[in-house]
Amino acid sequence: MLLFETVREMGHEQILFCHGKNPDIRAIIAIHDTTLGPAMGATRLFPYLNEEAALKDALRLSRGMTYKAACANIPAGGGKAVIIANPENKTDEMLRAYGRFVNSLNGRFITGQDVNITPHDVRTISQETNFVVGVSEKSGGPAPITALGVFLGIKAAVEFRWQTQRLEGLKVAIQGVGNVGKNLCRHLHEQGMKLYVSDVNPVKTEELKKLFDVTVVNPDEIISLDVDIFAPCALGGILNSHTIPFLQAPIIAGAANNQLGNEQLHSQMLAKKGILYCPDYVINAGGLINVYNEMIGYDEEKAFKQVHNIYYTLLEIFHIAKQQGITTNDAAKRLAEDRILNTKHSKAKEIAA
Ligand SMILES: NC(=O)C1=CN([C@@H]2O[C@H](COP(=O)(O)OP(=O)(O)OC[C@H]3O[C@@H](n4cnc5c(N)ncnc54)[C@H](O)[C@@H]3O)[C@@H](O)[C@H]2O)C=CC1
Ligand SMILES: O=C(O)C(=O)Cc1c[nH]c2ccccc12
Repeated sequence: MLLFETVREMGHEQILFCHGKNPDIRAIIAIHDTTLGPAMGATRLFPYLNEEAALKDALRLSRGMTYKAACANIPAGGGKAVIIANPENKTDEMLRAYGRFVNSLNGRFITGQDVNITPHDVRTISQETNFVVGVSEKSGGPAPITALGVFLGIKAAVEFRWQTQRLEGLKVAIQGVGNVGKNLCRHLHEQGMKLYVSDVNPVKTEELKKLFDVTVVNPDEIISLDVDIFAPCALGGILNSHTIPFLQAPIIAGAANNQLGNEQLHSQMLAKKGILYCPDYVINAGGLINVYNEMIGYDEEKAFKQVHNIYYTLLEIFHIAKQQGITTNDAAKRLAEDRILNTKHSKAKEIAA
């Protein structure tokens, strides 16, 4: 991988490689763009196959955060961090060492919990830095409100696709029923939708069966089910050249970051199949909205109102894509890049004045 070539191509401002021997820690903090404000993005701990995979994840996730903030009208930039480790080997010492790296950026990067990072872990990190958000009891953590945003996205997609607001009886396949997926199931169950769920961790699906009437599906089969909506709520890259041919769902609306293996190629493939794709960084912005409001002083009514904008933003994106004959992913990208460019121009005028 040509490092600077890749960074230039994706438009990142800064990559911080964090290494420590005692405790052993390898982490990457990627700051994509801070035009709109300080880089915000949660931290993921994952046993990546190699350092290149970790770097690619950090680069794509952090760029996604830039577009996420722009589409959600949040004055924040895009950042993300990955800790290369097996969850079983996670220690408080490792997390505190990571917190010191975050602190060294002096507020340029503000983080919190993503995959394999718990609220306890964030509180451990916060012993070394104030630049973490998303654990206060007041905001309740990001996952439930992320799930609300995804639910609102499903409503928007159904309305656009079938000109109805009636969800009862529609079939939804949810891949991954962790923090976000299980909260999403609650919203969908309340609407009388039929739920098909999968998780590589059977404990999660067993827990869900005690709460809702769900059909548990083998993880290898969930994506090809004949349902109305496929909701990827696990890890990224699930929409690719191998999986898209098996998709039967006419709507894709899920929380996972980086759902598209290759943004251009696979968004085109979905469009050619007539599948309505909800761009992931638009539909899953509820978590960012929630933690941003926590950072500036949590006002639940204001946060919920902003999350409800996800419904309207997606409808706008669907209409732009239809009118201009472009993919929904390109429509979202244009919306975000226009907002970022406008801010760059405004800042330039202020400096020139
Ligand atoms: N937590 C939040 O507020 C936000 C989360 N996201 C994204 O949403 C996704 C889910 O996030 P969380 O629910 O917080 O994570 P989580 O780790 O709580 O849940 C993910 C679930 O997916 C399962 N899983 C992993 N690979 C799978 C596979 N191949 N098939 C089926 N299940 C699989 C895991 O066992 C786990 O139960 C992630 O991609 C995350 O980056 C995006 C925005 C905000
Ligand atoms: O939407 C994402 O992928 C996020 O990282 C949202 C999020 C969850 N917790 C946080 C803490 C600080 C900045 C963003 C987040």
